[in-house]
Amino acid sequence: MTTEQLVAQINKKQSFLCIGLDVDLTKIPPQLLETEDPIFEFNKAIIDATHHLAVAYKPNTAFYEAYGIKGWKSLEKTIQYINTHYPEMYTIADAKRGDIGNTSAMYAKAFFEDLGFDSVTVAPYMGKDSVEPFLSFEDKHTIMLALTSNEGAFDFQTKETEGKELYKQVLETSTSWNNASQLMYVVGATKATYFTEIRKIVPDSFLLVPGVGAQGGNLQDVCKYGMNNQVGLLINSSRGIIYASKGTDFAAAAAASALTLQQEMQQILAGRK
Ligand SMILES: O=C(O)c1cc(=O)[nH]c(=O)n1[C@@H]1O[C@H](COP(=O)(O)O)[C@@H](O)[C@H]1O
Repeated sequence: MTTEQLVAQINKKQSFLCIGLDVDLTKIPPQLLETEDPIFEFNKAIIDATHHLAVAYKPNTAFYEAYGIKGWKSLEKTIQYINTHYPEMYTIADAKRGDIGNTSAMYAKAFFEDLGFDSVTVAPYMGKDSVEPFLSFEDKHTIMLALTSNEGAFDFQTKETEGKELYKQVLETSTSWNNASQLMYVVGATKATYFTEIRKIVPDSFLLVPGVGAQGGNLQDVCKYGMNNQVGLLINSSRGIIYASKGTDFAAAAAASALTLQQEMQQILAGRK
């Protein structure tokens, strides 16, 4: 999906919500455990109930890899289900990959060609030649970690080298790479005070913003400092939506939780006009 198509979806749905499909078998309704593929059945119900309220789905691959081949199969079925039934949805493989060039090329092939995701999250620690193989795929985005939502972000990302914080160097340097227009960046919702500085470096890029809901980030603050004239934000919530209820009403509860965020987003978008 192109950036323009994503922006069109945001405007149409009045939503820039991304729902994280981080399925933990200990947290899903027990009756689903009796089905052949509980992860897929859970995702399918959540997707069917929420697709009109969100523009993106982000399965975090850890939650699938943890269940071995069965888990990977559930991931494959989930992305195929989205691409077949809701092709307007933007999809993010949250895999946080990145390695020497020929290995990154294989990661890119796995997520873009084999599975058919629109984007993948990538860690930038290994530099330009570890990220560019992802960027060589047409109409696919590479979402690079910039300033993450966790406490450990302060261990390295905000430390200064040569008078500049590392996350700023990462952002600045990456803008000169081949096909840099295909880059998006992860910035945690818990780091709202940093958005003004980040927007000075990447005014036009989309930012994937996890950390609202369970991690305590604030949607209003993120939008106030992080939004650009194309909206430029995908706000992710995983646990806050998908585990809204552990009962038989889990999909309806997820939809209610997504609706609350979508309505808040709609108000924010209306306030910009
Ligand atoms: O890349 C990510 O999506 C990510 C980056 C980050 O800085 N913080 C962060 O929480 N995430 C992911 O976003 C999701 C957040 O989930 P909840 O806290 O349950 O909404 C998880 O899949 C995390 O792995």
